[in-house]
Amino acid sequence: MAEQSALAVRDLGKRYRKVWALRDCTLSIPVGRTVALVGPNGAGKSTFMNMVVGLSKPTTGDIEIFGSRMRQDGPSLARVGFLAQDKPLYESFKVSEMLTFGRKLNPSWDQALAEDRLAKLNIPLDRKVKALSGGQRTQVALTLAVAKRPDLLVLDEPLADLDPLAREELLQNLGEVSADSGITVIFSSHIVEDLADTCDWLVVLNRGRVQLSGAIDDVLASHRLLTGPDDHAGQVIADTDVIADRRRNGEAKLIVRTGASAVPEGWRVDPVALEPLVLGYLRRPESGRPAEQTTMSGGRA
Ligand SMILES: Nc1ncnc2c1ncn2[C@@H]1O[C@H](COP(=O)(O)OP(=O)(O)OP(=O)(O)O)[C@@H](O)[C@H]1O
Repeated sequence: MAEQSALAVRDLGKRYRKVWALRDCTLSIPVGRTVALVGPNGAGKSTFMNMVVGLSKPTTGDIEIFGSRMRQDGPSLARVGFLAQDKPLYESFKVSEMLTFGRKLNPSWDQALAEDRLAKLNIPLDRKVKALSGGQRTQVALTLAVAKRPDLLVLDEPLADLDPLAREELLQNLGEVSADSGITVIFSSHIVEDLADTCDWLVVLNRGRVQLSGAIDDVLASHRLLTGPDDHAGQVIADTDVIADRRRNGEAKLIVRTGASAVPEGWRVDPVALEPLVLGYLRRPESGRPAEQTTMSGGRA
């Protein structure tokens, strides 16, 4: 039986005047996944997230949240928590007043969770938002999103303002929140190496299109690193779908899709790590076609 989707989008697109910020985006994310949405600046990550949380209207396509077609005022949106990239908070409010604001807006608000979280982070409730550091603001904004007790939590660049320790703690905390409560978390980041331990699903966006969407284990299992002599690489490239091609001191290192063809004699085969794989895709925006997304994501939306 197919896994239930927390989020399914079909042919989703957004055009700003003549420019498509996102196009032909079709993917499905099963319930309970922790998703890394990666892509370079301007890839369309915020555009995608803003539509998923109902802040921006799609130009094309549609969005389903937990099986319900999304409407701007629909109940499905009540199940979604969002941390926007610019972490909007009221400057003149105290932290406690921001929590009151969250409580009034959200019927499922968990005040104890919010207060505990802020106490652990040493963020005083009586401090004004304008007196918080950038990282503390991120934590307050994230607390507002989490205390809503959403089933789908969407976080746009939550790591950007955090120091390395806070970043690690936040990733660990998100992993625990997702494992304990079974909620689905989607977060965007440029930092691929942080994501492999926390996330189990990968979406790569590039130039407004989806290059990959799938379980990280499946994505890794469907690629290999081939190492062999530089002067024999041409033949491998001709026979295989090559995602990345690095040459050094007479040696070629190629990231290829598995199963495309037999491994040439004398070449070493190793598993591939997530970061070079993602970078390989980002360097080749034409790689990754809908048929391959289908295979990796276990079915189109
Ligand atoms: N309101 C807007 N009006 C016009 N163009 C926009 C608007 N918002 C985004 N864009 C364009 O859409 C494209 C995608 O932008 P988006 O902010 O979604 O990318 P991103 O992947 O989130 O980038 P970053 O990592 O830099 O935050 C960019 O080319 C951007 O310039």
